[in-house]
Amino acid sequence: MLVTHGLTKVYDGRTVVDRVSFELQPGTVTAFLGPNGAGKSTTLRMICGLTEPDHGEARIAGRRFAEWPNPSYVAGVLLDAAAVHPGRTGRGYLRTSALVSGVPTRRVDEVLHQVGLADAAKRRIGKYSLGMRQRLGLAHALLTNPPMLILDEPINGLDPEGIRAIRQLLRDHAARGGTVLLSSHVLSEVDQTADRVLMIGHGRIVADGPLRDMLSSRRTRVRTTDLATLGNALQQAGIRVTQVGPDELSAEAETAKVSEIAFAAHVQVLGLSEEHENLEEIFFRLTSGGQG
Ligand SMILES: Nc1ncnc2c1ncn2[C@@H]1O[C@H](COP(=O)(O)OP(=O)(O)OP(=O)(O)O)[C@@H](O)[C@H]1O
Repeated sequence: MLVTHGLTKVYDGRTVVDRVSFELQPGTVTAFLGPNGAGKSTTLRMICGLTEPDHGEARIAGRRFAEWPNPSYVAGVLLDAAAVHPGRTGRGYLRTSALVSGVPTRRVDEVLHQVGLADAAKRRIGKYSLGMRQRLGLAHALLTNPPMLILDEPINGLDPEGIRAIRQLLRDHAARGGTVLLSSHVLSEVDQTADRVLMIGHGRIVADGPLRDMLSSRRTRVRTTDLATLGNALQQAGIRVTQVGPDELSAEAETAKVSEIAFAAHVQVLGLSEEHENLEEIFFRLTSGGQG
């Protein structure tokens, strides 16, 4: 459905998006995750034909987005929720877009309802909160009922109820065979939404897969009667250790490995447990160091 191949952008001699390649399949929600400045928006803009790549290309259903006769029917796009005229009402804005796209105007009320904005439809956009603008941007992206949604930080500014509703909406879209790509800089935002996470750091894809695979434990907490001997044995096996309590170490290895080394070193183990990295730790492990 969406294929990017070697997408690259250089600004002022600095490569801000570096050979980004991926494919998205219908029926999936993919999160594009990375810290601020990692290159997410630039990548999405290149996919949508708003920024010209220096190298590489993106194709949606076989063509560049801008080459489709009616691009809005191929992908609904939310790139900058703030870029809407504040003097218009939400409904007025969507009605104009519907007319331009040849969508029946009754669809406007459907999408307003879908994103939970029906009650505010007649208010001026200038009076909308950030979360309401996000909802409006999403309603706009949904107008033509396109198979693909490309959304830059759609959850930003939403209250918890809004986050739940939008998550459900995106999941439903994928369940109907749609393809969703959403960016975020907050891992927990996409935790329950995405089938797949593409993590970007310093312009490069640093991880790609289901979030649960990235969460796999790589550390073990071990309590022992002989901290020094076990610490030495682990270090000799090339495993980094940190003392975290009077009789406790944290080792950067799987539980089975730590257990095996303790046994071989004749050290008594009082307790052994997997230590899971939290989301932010994974994020920083993958996006920092050696990329810049
Ligand atoms: N038009 C531009 N001219 C020069 N530099 C730019 C331009 N657009 C983006 N950049 C730079 O490219 C880098 C990547 O920016 P980008 O907006 O793609 O990151 P991002 O991951 O979307 O982050 P954020 O969440 O902060 O928007 C940043 O260092 C940014 O300053």
